[in-house]
Amino acid sequence: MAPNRTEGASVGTSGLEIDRISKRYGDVVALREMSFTVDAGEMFGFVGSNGAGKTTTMRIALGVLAADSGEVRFGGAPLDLRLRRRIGYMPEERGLYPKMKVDEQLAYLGELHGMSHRDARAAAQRWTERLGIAQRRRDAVEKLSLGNQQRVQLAAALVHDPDVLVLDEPFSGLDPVAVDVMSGVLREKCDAGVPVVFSSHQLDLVQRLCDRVGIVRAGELVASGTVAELRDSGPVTLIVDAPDAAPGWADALPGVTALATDGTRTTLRLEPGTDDQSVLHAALATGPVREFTRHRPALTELFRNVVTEEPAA
Ligand SMILES: Nc1ncnc2c1ncn2[C@@H]1O[C@H](COP(=O)(O)OP(=O)(O)OP(=O)(O)O)[C@@H](O)[C@H]1O
Repeated sequence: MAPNRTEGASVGTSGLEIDRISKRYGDVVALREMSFTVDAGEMFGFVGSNGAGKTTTMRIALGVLAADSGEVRFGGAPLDLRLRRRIGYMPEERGLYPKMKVDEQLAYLGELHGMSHRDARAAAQRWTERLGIAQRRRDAVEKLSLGNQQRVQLAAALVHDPDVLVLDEPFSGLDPVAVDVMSGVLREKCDAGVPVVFSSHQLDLVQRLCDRVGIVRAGELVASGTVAELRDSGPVTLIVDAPDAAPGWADALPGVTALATDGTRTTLRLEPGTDDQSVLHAALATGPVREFTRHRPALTELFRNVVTEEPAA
């Protein structure tokens, strides 16, 4: 349905390339030739129903799970151990040691990624301050609320100053202030040239934050593009108030479906590519037109359309 410039990842980008990744778990086909790229400085929202394949893709992108076929590249090079260490990853199942103190844990993770003890401690301090958890630094992780544990988890993904960020549902369960803090940090990283990909079921947030979005259904990327491109590719809704028009005045117009009538106002759905000016002419032919409003679908609506379409045979 949508412009899909990510299909068949281009070669040699400075970003992250997921190139025709397939994965099965026994009889379950989790991914079928999944492809997309996340360029340097770009925030990519990865959305799809439960079980669509987002976590599997992200685990393969990080290298903790092997694909059956396909390749993950970063900066044009296939992912190896050295490049893997340059990824900041926030796993869906969260991966913190519950009994370890916040600052010790972050410093330890920094050292695991090759930082000196001193740099790792400084980074732990910096990120706990930036993420609003400085006062909990000396507490064991298990004593923190779930939202604050999630902030620690983001700090864990950032502590080694990664070149790529791959985050599995980083916003789930966060309060609005924490959402703002986290979005601010991700935007800063993007602006510094880091490719950021995150999965989310919060589509309003994805629409607001992401430069590009990929919609996955049953292991395949079925739509991708900027939010504007995706919204332009979906059906447009028109509200037309033509008081003198007879009922059914728009029924014969090609590509137009009347969805509802409220007094003299009619809500029409236009198939992609239908010229709204021909609808305006038809409305004017009936008499005065008091309202003519065009609505593009929100990402939530597009998502519903895309994920409920029949999968390709
Ligand atoms: N370890 C596993 N063994 C068997 N099947 C698995 C395993 N992990 C995932 N799957 C299956 O692979 C498919 C994709 O799952 P995945 O967790 O990647 O989806 P998701 O898009 O992240 O879902 P959610 O939004 O619910 O987190 C699902 O059918 C799931 O049941």
